[in-house]
Parts: sequence; structure tokens; C-alpha cells
Amino acid sequence: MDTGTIVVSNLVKTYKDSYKAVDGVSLEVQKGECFAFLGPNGAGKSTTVKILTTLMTPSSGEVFVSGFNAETEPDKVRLKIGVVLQDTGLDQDLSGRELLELQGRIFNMTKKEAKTRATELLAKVGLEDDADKPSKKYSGGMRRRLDLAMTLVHNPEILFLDEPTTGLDPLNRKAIWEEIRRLNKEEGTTVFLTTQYLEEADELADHIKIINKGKIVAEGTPSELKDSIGADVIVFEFAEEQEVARAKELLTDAEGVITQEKELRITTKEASKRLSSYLKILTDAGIEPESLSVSQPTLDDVFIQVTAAKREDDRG
Ligand SMILES: Nc1ncnc2c1ncn2[C@@H]1O[C@H](COP(=O)(O)OP(=O)(O)OP(=O)(O)O)[C@@H](O)[C@H]1O
Repeated sequence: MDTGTIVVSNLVKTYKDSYKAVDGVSLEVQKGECFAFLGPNGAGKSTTVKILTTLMTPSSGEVFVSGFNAETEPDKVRLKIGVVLQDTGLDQDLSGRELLELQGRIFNMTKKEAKTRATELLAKVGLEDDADKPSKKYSGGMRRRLDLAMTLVHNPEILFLDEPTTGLDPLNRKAIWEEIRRLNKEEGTTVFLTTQYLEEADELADHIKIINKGKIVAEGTPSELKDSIGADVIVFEFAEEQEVARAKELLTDAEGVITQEKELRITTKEASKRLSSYLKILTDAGIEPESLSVSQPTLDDVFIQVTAAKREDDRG
């Protein structure tokens, strides 16, 4: 019944210096769902993935993966999951085919079974033509496809992907997305994804949670998250950062104001009505925005809004 599910209750991870990298995270992923975990650098995503994939033990809380306790039954969990971490460190002298066959043998396949599976997977991820090259000659995109194929050898029920497309060009990113989507939608593999690309989460995920400083700060489907902003976004761009700070001081009655470099973003329910009064306040004070726009919120706006507190803190 629990096959392909992830249940995390009140997970806490405190590193030696007593900093809580994960601070009471709870989440559930259903079988066949694509779940995305978003957060700024250092939010606690990789720590969570390491605990869910049995590479690290929690300080407290419980984690069940495919019905098995990740802390007390790690071997059972490992048989059910495939993991693509940020740096996989594959043996670069071996070819893609050799690495896949070796992986098959690690999962107790006969030589013949491992060969067949390797050929099948090379075709699946589009690496047939380069199957026999040493993997050190692979491009970044090819290596990511090989990483993905390596995790699929034993037909995992759940796939953990830690920033699967970081560093890839748009074409390779799209190819990886298609493969993830196919695995998820056609083969019913549960996917747990961490990403810094909101576009990636928007494209792939059924459900998103945003983590900041170890705590979940927002959650929902991509459209629920966008709707949660409940308003339009006015973006002013200025020539100088000082003008942004000055504009923020002047627009005292604006709610949901976020500044980022030369941009000032206002999230408001009455964008068109308020725009002219905001512009007047600014121009009266001698500040001319270089550009302005009004748009529907994107996942970026949700992300910027819920993680803004962290950046304000970082600036001190
Ligand atoms: N082994 C460790 N010892 C001590 N602190 C650590 C360790 N690993 C991570 N941290 C700290 O825990 C916090 C969460 O780190 P984590 O790597 O989980 O974040 P992340 O969301 O994956 O970030 P990124 O997007 O940069 O990979 C950070 O403040 C990090 O510095």
C-alpha cells in the first residue's frame, strides 16, 4: 500500500555546530506524484534528500520511503529508490555501457540481464551512439543522461533528483525534463526533485514545497502557489540601486514591497488603480523609473516573496 510513497514527519537535522539545517519538516508524496522541493542556497534541501535516501540519519523525526523506515531499514529503502545527486563521481574511464552493466551486476542481475538492461536504458536516454565512449568524453548533458540511466537500472519506485539540470544548456535541460516527465507520467515512477529553477518546478511538479532556513514556508500546486499571491505584480526598474531604496521609503502605503538590485516589486490586488498614484509619488520626488510592468504573478514572485526575509537578514 505504501509502495512509491514518501512520508516525512517533523524532521530535524542539527549539525555539530548545533545549527538546525532542517527544522521540523513534514511532507507526504503520493505514489506517481512529481514533488518539487524549492529553496534558496543553504535552505536545507540537500540535507533533506540525504536523509530520505539513507545517506544521513535524522536528529529527530521519522522518514518512511516506500513504507520502510529510512533510519532503521536503510537497505530496504535503497532497493526501492534511485538517486541522482549533484556530483555523482562516476568512474570516467569506463564507457556508459560498461557503467550500466556494472550497476546491473551490483543489483544482482546475470551478465546477460545486465547487458540487455544497459542497451535498453542507453536507448531510453538517447545515448546509443555514444554508448562505448569512455564517459570522461561525455558532455555535461550526456553525463546527466547517464546519471539518470544509472539510477534506473533496478526499476526504482521512487527517483530522487537533486538539481538534475544545473549547469545544462536549455536544449539539454528540456531533454532531461522530457525523460523525467516520461518516467513520472508513463511509468508511474514517483519523483522527488530539488531545483533552483522555478521554471523546472512549474514545468514538472504536481506539488511544490518551498523551504527556507530549514522550515517549509509555502506549499501547493504551481497554480495554487501563484494564486496565493492573490494579486498582480508591479515591477519598477531604476537606473541606480539608491533610487530603489528611496522609492521604497516613499511608497509607504504599498504592501508586499520587495527590492532586488535595481528592481522594486509591489504585489497588489489593485495594480492598475494604484500604478498611477505610485508613479506620481515617485516623479514628484524626482525619481523616474527606467521601466515598469504589471504582470500576473509567476512562481518567481512566490519564491521571491517567501524567501525575501532570508535575503534581508543576510544583508544585515
Ligand atoms: N556537513 C555539514 N556540517 C555542517 N553544516 C552543514 C553541513 N551540510 C550542510 N550544512 C549547513 O546546513 C544548511 C543547509 O544545507 P543544505 O546543503 O541542506 O542546503 P541546500 O538547500 O541544499 O542548499 P544548496 O541549494 O546550496 O545546495 C546550510 O546552512 C549548510 O551550510
